[in-house]
Amino acid sequence: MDILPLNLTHLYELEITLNRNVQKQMRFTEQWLRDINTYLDPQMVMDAWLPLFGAFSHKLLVRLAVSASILNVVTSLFKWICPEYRPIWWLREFESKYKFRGFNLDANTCDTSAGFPSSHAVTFTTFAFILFHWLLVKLGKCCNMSNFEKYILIYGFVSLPLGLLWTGRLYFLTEFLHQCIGGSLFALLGVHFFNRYSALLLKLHKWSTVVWVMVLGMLPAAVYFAMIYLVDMDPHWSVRMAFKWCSEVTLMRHEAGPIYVLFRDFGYLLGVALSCPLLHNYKNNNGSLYKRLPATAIVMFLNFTALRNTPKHMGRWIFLVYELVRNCIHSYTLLTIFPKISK
Ligand SMILES: O=P(O)(O)OC[C@H]1O[C@@H](O)[C@H](O)[C@@H](O)[C@@H]1O
Repeated sequence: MDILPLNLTHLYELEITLNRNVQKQMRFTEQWLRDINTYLDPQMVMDAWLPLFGAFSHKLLVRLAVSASILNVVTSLFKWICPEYRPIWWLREFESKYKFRGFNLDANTCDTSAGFPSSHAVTFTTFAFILFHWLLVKLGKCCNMSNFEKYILIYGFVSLPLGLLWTGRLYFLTEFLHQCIGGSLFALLGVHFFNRYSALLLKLHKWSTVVWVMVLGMLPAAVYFAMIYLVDMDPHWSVRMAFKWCSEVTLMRHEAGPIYVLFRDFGYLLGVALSCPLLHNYKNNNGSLYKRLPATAIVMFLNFTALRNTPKHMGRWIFLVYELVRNCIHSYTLLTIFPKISK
């Protein structure tokens, strides 16, 4: 087998029972779970929910964009460097041994990146935690809440939609439970870390940050060659698994492939880096909601138009560079151009 010698078989054997039970018990909610998976997809969160809610406050927008962009890049890098099975692949690979049959499958089962950590869990936890924290800080001013009460409420509010998202990932056999838990814990740690060092993050210099992002951007290429020439591992293992076991190959999406996702996430992070230092706009942007909402609608419209017109049939490199540039322009527009036009 061409992947890292991680022996997680025992854990998979335990967890697959949970996937099976979720499928049995939640069959009547299948359509809802499918919708939740679609509307809380990382791409949807970054392209729709984040700018939409960010329109209400520039501080919120900056916190969401910075935290999610960094955590998404680290998640995609981890998936690339340490590829792990998804339940559906593992089940199919060892079908003869475990005799698991009769699972419900659909388009969600055709994701082509590796399983750990769940990108859905990382992006949504980051987004929801920062959003509810912001709401409760606003509310706390009038209701006089202690920090403890605030955190209990935030965790309560985040848990419900997050639980449904996890259930959907388990139901469609795209994730084992530890992959969802790992993703959400990682996001929570990341958000607390960024909170603590926000003063430092907001003061980062533009060009040194851009250089760091570019250097980090070379890591996936270095890992690619190291896998081939040093450890005899197949860098496209996860894509091959998906091709082998996806119920309907036409359901596999180019834009969910691991290399595409890396280009997309690095593009977004590059836009954030180009907007540094973020402190000035963060402190002095009091643009009114009447200007921010229509401006957001225009930015979202342009971004979705660009997304819909992604050149998928003009060669791999054009496709990848287009996505890098689209995401870079998107985050740069939100963080740098948007505050200027909505003042
Ligand atoms: O790791 P997960 O949660 O299974 O997500 C896999 C992929 O699913 C796709 O739908 C998303 O657009 C990607 O961003 C994501 O990487």
